[in-house]
Amino acid sequence: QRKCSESYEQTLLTILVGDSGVGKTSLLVQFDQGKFIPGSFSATVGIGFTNKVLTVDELKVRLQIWDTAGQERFRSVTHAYYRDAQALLLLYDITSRSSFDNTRAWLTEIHEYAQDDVVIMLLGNKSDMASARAIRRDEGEKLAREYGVIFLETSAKTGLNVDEAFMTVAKELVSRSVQLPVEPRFHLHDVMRPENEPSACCSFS
Ligand SMILES: Nc1nc2c(ncn2[C@@H]2O[C@H](COP(=O)(O)OP(=O)(O)OP(=O)(O)O)[C@@H](O)[C@H]2O)c(=O)[nH]1
Repeated sequence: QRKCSESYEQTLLTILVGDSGVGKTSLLVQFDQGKFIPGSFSATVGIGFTNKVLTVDELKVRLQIWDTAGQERFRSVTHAYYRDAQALLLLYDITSRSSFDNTRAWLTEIHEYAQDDVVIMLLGNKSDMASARAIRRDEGEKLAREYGVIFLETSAKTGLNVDEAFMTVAKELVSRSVQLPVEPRFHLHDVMRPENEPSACCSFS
């Protein structure tokens, strides 16, 4: 870590994964812009990212959140990003049994491609759709316990628990990096930094 003018800053790489249509892009738009565009399903092609600065325990951190495509044909692209991720948010749709069942396959992939100490959060999204619910909350909680991951139900539509999900991840990462300083690693943003962004200061683990 290096000291910036007033505070320390870390960049924490986070990836959203899960089946196509579970609401990854919507969750990120709600978190980033505080809005939900109903019925606007256009499947993500490839990958894109958003930066968001959060304050965790008076520490300014930058969450760089990568939104991946859930469709199978983009899977090999997504795998390439797992290695650099410090946190993974795995979404399912509480109205879709298949998206919930598939989370086990996602967790297997995560364990295969991601770092061992990656923070994983399981999110049951679309919790506003109570009448169409197919997965009980306790089923999500049980699965999360089984895999030792953090769990929340969210709604990208109403915003329920959206900020909480990202804050929980940021807090967990900050507390881990305070306790366990890690060697600087190669990060995607080191090579992808936009030209107008100030160099070196404030972008490291
Ligand atoms: N009611 C409700 N609808 C949602 C919610 N989140 C997403 N949706 C809707 O579900 C559809 C799919 O959402 P996306 O955010 O595009 O899904 P995705 O996971 O990014 O899909 P891929 O890009 O194909 O991986 C859209 O029509 C959204 O409006 C939610 O929390 N509640």
